[in-house]
Amino acid sequence: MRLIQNMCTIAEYPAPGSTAADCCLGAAGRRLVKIAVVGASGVGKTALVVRFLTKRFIGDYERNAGNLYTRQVHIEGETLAIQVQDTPGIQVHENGLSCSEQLNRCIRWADAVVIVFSITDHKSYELISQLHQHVQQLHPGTRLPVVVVANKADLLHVKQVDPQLGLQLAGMLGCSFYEVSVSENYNDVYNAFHVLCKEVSPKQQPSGTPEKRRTSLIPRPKSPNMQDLKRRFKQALSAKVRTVTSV
Ligand SMILES: Nc1nc2c(ncn2[C@@H]2O[C@H](COP(=O)(O)OP(=O)(O)OP(=O)(O)O)[C@@H](O)[C@H]2O)c(=O)[nH]1
Repeated sequence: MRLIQNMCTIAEYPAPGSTAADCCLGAAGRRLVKIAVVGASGVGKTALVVRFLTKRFIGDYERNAGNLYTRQVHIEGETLAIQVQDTPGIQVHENGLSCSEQLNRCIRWADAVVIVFSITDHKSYELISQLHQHVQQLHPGTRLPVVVVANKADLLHVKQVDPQLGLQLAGMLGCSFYEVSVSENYNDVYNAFHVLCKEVSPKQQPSGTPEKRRTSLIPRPKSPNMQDLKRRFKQALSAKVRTVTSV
């Protein structure tokens, strides 16, 4: 990706070995919120991320290979470190979604997800339900905060999806919804991320309890069997007594 400034590219993808504990706190011990941005190809994922991070719309990007960026934001008196993972466009095959292991890793890593579609691309809208289901499947036992973003609201003349449909679908899936034009409006973009960060409460963050979980997963060394020890001690004693009496 090119033409990106004022951002810190941390890594191409989170290191496979990185633990929840590594991701728990950002610089200076700030609470870290990890967000993955997913959706079909060309819907404006990179443009959305760049707009959120730099306030600028840059119209031309190379095809995305997946970058991770960080930024600090202030939300209701708290300074958060946000990591945003841009991801490559999802391919659709006849038998459903085709998500690479890289993408799955990003989704598992995330505390919250932005699902983007374009109002100019009906296929990108059709992906949302499956994508949402896939995200929840990768986070069993938790309800991951998800915001659905309908992008390219400025391109009404080539509209294929009524944003109202996006709103209804998001409601059915239990997600927040934002209709945005990344190219024309920064505030809506900011609000979408803002709302998502608020939905990630400290309690929801899986990274909030890594040490507890980890200690309970490490098998404790077996405590010595006291009965067995007593028995062996008695045996040893009686052997000694026998030896002494036989002398
Ligand atoms: N008119 C208009 N164009 C937009 C908007 N957002 C993005 N675009 C354009 O849509 C095209 C695709 O944007 P990208 O951000 O590269 O899309 P992407 O989803 O990251 O694409 P992949 O990397 O292929 O997954 C670019 O030409 C952008 O300039 C928007 O709100 N309005």
